[in-house]
Amino acid sequence: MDSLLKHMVDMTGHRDHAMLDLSVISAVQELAGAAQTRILSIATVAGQQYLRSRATILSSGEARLEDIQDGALGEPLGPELASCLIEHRSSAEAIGADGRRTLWLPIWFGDKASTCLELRNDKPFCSATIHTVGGIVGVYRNFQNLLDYSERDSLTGLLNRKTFDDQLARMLHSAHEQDPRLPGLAERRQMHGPEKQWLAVVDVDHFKAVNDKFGHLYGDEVLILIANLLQSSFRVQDRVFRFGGEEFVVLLRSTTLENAWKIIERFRTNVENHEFPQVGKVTVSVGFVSISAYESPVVTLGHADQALYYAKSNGRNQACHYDDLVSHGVLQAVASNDTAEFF
Ligand SMILES: Nc1nc2c(ncn2[C@@H]2O[C@H](COP(=O)(O)OP(=O)(O)OP(=O)(O)O)[C@@H](O)[C@H]2O)c(=O)[nH]1
Repeated sequence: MDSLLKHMVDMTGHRDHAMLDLSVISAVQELAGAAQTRILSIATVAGQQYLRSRATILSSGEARLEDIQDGALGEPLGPELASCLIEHRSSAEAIGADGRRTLWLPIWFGDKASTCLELRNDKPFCSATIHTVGGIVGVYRNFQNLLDYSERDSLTGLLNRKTFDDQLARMLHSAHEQDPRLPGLAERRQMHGPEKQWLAVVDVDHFKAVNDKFGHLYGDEVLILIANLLQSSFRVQDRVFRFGGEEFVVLLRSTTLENAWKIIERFRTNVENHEFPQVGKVTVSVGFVSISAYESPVVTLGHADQALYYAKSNGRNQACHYDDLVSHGVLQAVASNDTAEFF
């Protein structure tokens, strides 16, 4: 019981989803004595469900986070877990050809489960173990709910401003891990080939006019629909925030400039082609920039904002890349404090 309490204190001490994942699998691993414990995301792609491992721990090992590979679908669901999800059951078990047991416990939020705990062992899991792990799953679910509540914007469900610095720091960390010799600013402007992280600021065009003409309720509906279009246009690895009002920020993970353009343009045209109920057509302007470990978040955001301002001042309904504007002489980078000015 002491060990259970210790794990509960540890789990509820985190203010971060990734740390909570690590904490829960460490607790389950120790208390169930499993050979392997994983926390999995359940993703749906083209109507098919796949499992993507977020964190894993082996007996006698340390819990570690797993990086979701860009474009990877994940592992297909076995029939036991698939029917457990259809029937909304709390657990499913399977025995492999080698006699190995796998126990899955989906984390239900109402009638949806997008996360699942998975335990593997050579021996069957006894009912006391399943009972204890079920209790941990309950605490994990409640705590995840609480974290979501504090991290999400209440209107759109997107990540809020408060979580931005942390997410940006993580993205910079992963960029640094990928390429420890990150090129400098001048060099970056010459190289459009390599994969980088990107920050895009999105602002709804003439949104005040939407509110004035149709009222705030329809204005709110437009923001919710744009949030949905953001989530469906960007990839699961990317992070989408509402910074307040009609301004959104997207962090795009590891992609080339060419792809960043494609993804951002896809979103912009998705908005342009969408029929907003009552309101009709709405457009967005976007400013974006690559993220560098050597620039502060404020400077990076400032650059994206300047590109956005340029897009707004030059016709709206368009995306502008900060470095392109600088290299074409439209914006001038000031080296000393890294701000840019219009000519
Ligand atoms: N409905 C609704 N409106 C909001 C919300 N937050 C901010 N706004 C409104 O968003 C509008 C923003 O207007 P402006 O900053 O003048 O910009 P704009 O009309 O979009 O014009 P441009 O950005 O120059 O294209 C203001 O009228 C705010 O009241 C919200 O949560 N809901």
